[in-house]
Amino acid sequence: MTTLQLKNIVKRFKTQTVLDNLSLDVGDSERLVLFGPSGAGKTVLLRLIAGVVDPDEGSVLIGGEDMADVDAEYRGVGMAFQNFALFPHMTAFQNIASPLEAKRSSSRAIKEGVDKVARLLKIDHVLLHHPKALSNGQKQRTALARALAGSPPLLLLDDPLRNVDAKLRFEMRLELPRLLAAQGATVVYVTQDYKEAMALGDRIAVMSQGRIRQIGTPEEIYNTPADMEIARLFGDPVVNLLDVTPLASSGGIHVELSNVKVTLPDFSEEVVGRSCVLGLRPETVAFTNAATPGAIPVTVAAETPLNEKTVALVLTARGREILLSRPAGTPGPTSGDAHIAVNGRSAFLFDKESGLLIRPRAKIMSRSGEAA
Ligand SMILES: Nc1ncnc2c1ncn2[C@@H]1O[C@H](COP(=O)(O)OP(=O)(O)OP(=O)(O)O)[C@@H](O)[C@H]1O
Repeated sequence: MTTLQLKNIVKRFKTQTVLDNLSLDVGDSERLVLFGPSGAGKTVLLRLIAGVVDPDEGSVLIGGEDMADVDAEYRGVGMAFQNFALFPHMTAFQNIASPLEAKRSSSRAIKEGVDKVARLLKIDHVLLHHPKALSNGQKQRTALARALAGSPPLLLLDDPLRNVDAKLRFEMRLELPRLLAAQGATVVYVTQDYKEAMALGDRIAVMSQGRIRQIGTPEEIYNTPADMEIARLFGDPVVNLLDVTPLASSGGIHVELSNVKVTLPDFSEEVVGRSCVLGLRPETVAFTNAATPGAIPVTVAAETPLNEKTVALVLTARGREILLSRPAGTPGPTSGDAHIAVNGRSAFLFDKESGLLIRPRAKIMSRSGEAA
């Protein structure tokens, strides 16, 4: 168990700044997910923590100790990287056993340790194969098993489920958090899959262009995304983003969708007249009947049944597209005219120009001291 601190890290490759004054604290036994698009700098950051590359500026502290003069092999870090880096001349068993061998564990402890982690990762049937006889998904799980086997205090996992097929990936999303929690290690976990990030992270750091754009619990990121792009990255189907200009009336602040007022009770006068974007999560929009106050007339353009939900695409009279999702099996119109209800209390409002979230009043008050 250990803590990790990154202080003002800068990393450049030639003229490109890949990590741009990045700071981060990871608590003891915390699972922190680094989430972001390709090229954001996630892998470089992991390699820098591991000691495989050096920062140009800033420091890495593991367990409170500055790692500037500590080589990779003495950092107490377990790693599973995207390129697997398995020893080709060793079987999967021997690869997974290597950290235990290095610790001079007994052969019985090694066998037990390898079998346990291999069973959990469903590679127990290929332990005698060499890497060239493993599929990419099996290679990746072997690399993950090797990282876990040595029970290192700090685990760095670079997209360990990237090559795993969809079914296994789904199972792993459920099992890995238990496995990692049981290890008690501090974990930095890289993924580009928002569902994996939400399932695995105690907190998620959203990275882009070498910076952390937002850090928070999965719920905070989903319910209070710092900007439109982050709102778009988290959620399936994707958040609806509609250009609006908030107006004031006796009932408070509202926006208009197809000439129907949608009240935004949590916002103040400061948003009136500003070019904004309204963010509506598809699961917060519902079909309703025409008599409901605030019902917005729409035409149902398409409906897609997915596994656990049904997604409908509707068009307003002015041709705005809105996605709705509802649990599979719940009835709803599949075509033709319909009405929808929008809950203004669960809507996001973003500044159109900057893309930044305009924090609702209630949240500003409950988080006094935090930048609004
Ligand atoms: N050794 C290197 N030399 C030069 N540029 C590099 C080197 N390693 C990484 N980069 C550059 O740094 C940037 C960040 O790369 P990095 O691999 O960290 O991204 P990433 O967020 O992990 O992406 P992905 O999810 O696709 O793996 C990229 O533009 C990459 O080209």
